[in-house]
Amino acid sequence: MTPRTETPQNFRMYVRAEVVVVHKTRETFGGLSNMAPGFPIRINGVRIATSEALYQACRFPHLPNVQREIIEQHSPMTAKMKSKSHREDSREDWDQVRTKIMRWCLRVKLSQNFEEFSRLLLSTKDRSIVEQSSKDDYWGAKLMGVAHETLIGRNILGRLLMELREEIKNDAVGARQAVSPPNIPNFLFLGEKVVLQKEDRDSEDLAVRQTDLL
Ligand SMILES: Nc1c(N[C@@H]2O[C@H](COP(=O)(O)O)[C@@H](O)[C@H]2O)[nH]c(=O)[nH]c1=O
Repeated sequence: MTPRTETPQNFRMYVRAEVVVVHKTRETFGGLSNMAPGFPIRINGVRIATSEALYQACRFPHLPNVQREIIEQHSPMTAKMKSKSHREDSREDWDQVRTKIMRWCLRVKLSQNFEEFSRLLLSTKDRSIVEQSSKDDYWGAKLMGVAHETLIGRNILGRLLMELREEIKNDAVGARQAVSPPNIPNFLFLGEKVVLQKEDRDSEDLAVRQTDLL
C-alpha cells in the first residue's frame, strides 16, 4: 500500500500522485464515489439510484416520508440536498452510527453490483484510495501544499473502500453474499425492518438475458 503519514486526530496525509483519487464520477475511479450512477441498490424491494441516497435516507429511520423524498430523487446531489434540509432531525445517535451505516451501504452496493464494483475496487491494486473533497475531511481528504500535492483528512470513505477491497481479495464468495443490516437500534427503512434478500443486479441481468434466449 502507498506509504502515508499519521498526523494528529487520526488524520492521514497522502501524496496525491501516489494514490487512487476519487473525485469526479466521470473519472476513472469515479464509480467508487457514492455519487456514481450505475450502481443501483434494492432495499426491501425498493430501488434506490445511488449509495448516497441510501446513506442519506438512513439518517431518518423515524421519518419514512423524509426517507421516501430522499430516495425518490433521481440525482444523488439532490438526494443529499433534500436530506440536508432535514439534517437537524437526523437520528440522535447519527454521529456514533454513521460509519457503521456507511460500511453497510458500501457492502450492499458491492453485493448487488458485484461484477462491476469488485472489478473497479480490485483495479486499484494495493494503492491507497482517497476521496478528494474541498470541504469534508471526515469522509475524504482536502488538497494541501503549495502545488496541491498532498491530501489530508480522516478519509473514512477511502478507508472503508480499502477494507472492502481486502474482503474481496480474501473471500470473494463471501463479499458477494447478501448483507445483513447493521447491528444498530431502530434501523428502519420506510417504516419496516430491513430484510435484505439477495438481489444481485448482475444475476438478474443474466436471468433476463437467458430468458431472452429461450
Ligand atoms: N462526493 C461528494 C460528497 N461527499 C459524500 O457525501 C457523503 C457524506 O455526507 P454527509 O455525511 O451528510 O456530509 C459521503 O457519501 C461522501 O462521500 N459531498 C458532496 O457534496 N459532493 C460530492 O461530490
